[in-house]
Amino acid sequence: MPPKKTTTTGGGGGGERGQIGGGDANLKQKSPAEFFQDNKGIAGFENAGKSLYTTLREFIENALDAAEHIGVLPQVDVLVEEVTLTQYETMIGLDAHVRKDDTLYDDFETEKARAKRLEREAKVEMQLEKAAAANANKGKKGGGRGNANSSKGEEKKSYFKITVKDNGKGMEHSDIPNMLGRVLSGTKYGVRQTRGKFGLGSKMALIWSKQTTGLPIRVRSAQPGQNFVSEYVLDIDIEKNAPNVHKEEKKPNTTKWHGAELSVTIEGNWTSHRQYVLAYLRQLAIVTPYAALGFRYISSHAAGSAAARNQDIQLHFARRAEVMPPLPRATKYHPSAAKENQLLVKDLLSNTREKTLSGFFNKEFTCINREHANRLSRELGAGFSASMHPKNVSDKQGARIQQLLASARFSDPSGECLSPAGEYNLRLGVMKELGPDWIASYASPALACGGHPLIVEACVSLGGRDVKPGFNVFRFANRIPLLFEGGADVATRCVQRLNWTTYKIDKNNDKIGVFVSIVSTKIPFKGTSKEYIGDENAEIAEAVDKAIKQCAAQLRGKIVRAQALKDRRARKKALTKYVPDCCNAIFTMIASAADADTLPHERARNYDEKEMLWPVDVQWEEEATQKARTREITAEILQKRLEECVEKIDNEEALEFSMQQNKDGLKQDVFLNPFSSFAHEYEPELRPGESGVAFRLLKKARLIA
Ligand SMILES: Nc1ncnc2c1ncn2[C@@H]1O[C@H](COP(=O)(O)OP(=O)(O)OP(=O)(O)O)[C@@H](O)[C@H]1O
Repeated sequence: MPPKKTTTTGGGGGGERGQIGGGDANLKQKSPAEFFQDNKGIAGFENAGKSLYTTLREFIENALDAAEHIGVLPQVDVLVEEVTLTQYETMIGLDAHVRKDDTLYDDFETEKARAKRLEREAKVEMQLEKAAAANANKGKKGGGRGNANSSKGEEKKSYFKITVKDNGKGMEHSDIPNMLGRVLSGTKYGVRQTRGKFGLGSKMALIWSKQTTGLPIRVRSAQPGQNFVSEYVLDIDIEKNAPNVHKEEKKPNTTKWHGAELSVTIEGNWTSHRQYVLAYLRQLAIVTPYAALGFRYISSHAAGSAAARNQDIQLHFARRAEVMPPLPRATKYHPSAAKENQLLVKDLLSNTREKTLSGFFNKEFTCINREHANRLSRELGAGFSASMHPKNVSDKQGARIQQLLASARFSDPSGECLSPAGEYNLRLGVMKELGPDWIASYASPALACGGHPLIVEACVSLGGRDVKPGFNVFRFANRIPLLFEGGADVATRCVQRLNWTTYKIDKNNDKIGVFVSIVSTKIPFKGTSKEYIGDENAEIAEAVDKAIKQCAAQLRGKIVRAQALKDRRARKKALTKYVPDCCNAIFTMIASAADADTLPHERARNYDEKEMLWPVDVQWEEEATQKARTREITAEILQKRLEECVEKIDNEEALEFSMQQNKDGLKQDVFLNPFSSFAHEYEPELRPGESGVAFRLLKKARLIA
């Protein structure tokens, strides 16, 4: 059957629009915007509550990306304002009608009804919290998403105006409509670690806003050094997947501000997702301690009323570190990317500026040096040469190159292009947020995952405030906290698989905090809503598993040491307890010998007078008696000596235990934050000694100070 000639029909609307002419009447086309409008759930917009959460998340993550991109310490201010129906009607220009009889309307609520509703919502919220905690515990797939849905049917519609302001790089004036009004457009598609990746998030917020309130997005933006502020009001033409600009202006930038301020009005559900928003912010503060985050929620109650005071929220997560981790850098693909993507080699060959095949291997991929590139060129066999021009590589030859790269062995990438949270930052955040009794951390070396460098960092803590017994898993990807779908995530699965008893940790009763942070130039999220990373990727699962095990092993050492210390203390306490009684008994005996008319040797039956040799016990008794007579031995002296003896035994035991535990002597890891923005290459180490602490810095394996 010959292929059908297809032409796109324009306009039309509804079911007819997008039909392809000449063939089956059911054959239609959809724009990306339409696709995502119909499948909002895959982008995290499945219901009003989740959409409110995702909108905030997308805006905040864009704000952090924008500030970090220009190396500025992020300052992000978030405002969520509840909008009453009347305010909403004013916004959409329906305020001409002044209601005469409020009770006629569907949204009318008496004070009593309102109080009842708030009570009901609070109950639902509590149930949600409980269910979310239980789900995270049991590792059930679905997280809070399903729960959040369950109450939806009963809720009245609520509207919220969300405004997020940052101090980032801003956007080029002419790019703003496309950046925010065309689905699948963005600046983060390259091989670089960023929180955003798909070019979708803020457009989804706009699509949700358009669908639920019909209101456009308002944007203010200025780039560093720009003398004007771009102001836009725009929405999206969903059928065409194109921006629809309502207003465009350039205003003088009198304050030399740079950054962006985005504002949308959407339907949302604060009650069901308040906890998630607050947990998200708290966890964001853990992995981004160098950012200052301000959050304000203003309810629709009359300002100043008691009800408003109860519901309004103002939070400030202060900056705890003045140093940003090294900024992520754009990098090239690892050659193993050819395994995943058959088209990659073809794409790279047609876009390369290199003039030779070996130059192509060397410059378009990481982990291939010149010599390696020449060896690969030779390995390709007949028809190839190191000096051939990449543009002359045929499709068939391209397939051969792809095949070779997919099957050859390459070293792991260095990971220098990545910006992990850092063990120091993770520990700092965990200690600040949870105040655990014990904490251990580990950072994996970089590995190649699907052709992208990837680093896993983990912290495991025991004890702390607000931590429930059992597992408390916290997940981060490219420094984004992941709150939903926890049960299916690789971190949760690894935690469940681990045999914690081996590490002397009671998985049911100990308060275990597990923090896993993964950074990569491409995080293999399941779905575009960036909720979780699947467990089926063996490389990631292995790396996460190893990181958690390393932390657990460190904790095991601490637990064993603490147990030994506890045992020693108990023994010392028991010994010390009997010291006074022992002293009294011994001294009474010595004192009665000292008071006697004869000395012990005179009473001893087997005293050899000629040799003046006494049995040892008599000799001891003789000496003690003499000393008691001259008051060199008193009850107090005896007690002091016995106490010293207990102390000495205790110290010797402690030292022996430490030497057994740690063949290298007594040592303790410490974490130092570098002053500069560059990661230092030194590992500090503390060695407690008899009368102080020795501190040294180790460069790789070599001692430098
Ligand atoms: N606050 C901001 N400051 C500067 N640029 C921004 C800001 N918000 C959005 N942008 C620009 O708009 C683009 C599109 O943003 P959008 O949220 O739609 O997708 P993304 O962040 O690229 O990817 P993802 O969908 O994975 O979040 C971004 O790539 C960025 O260049």
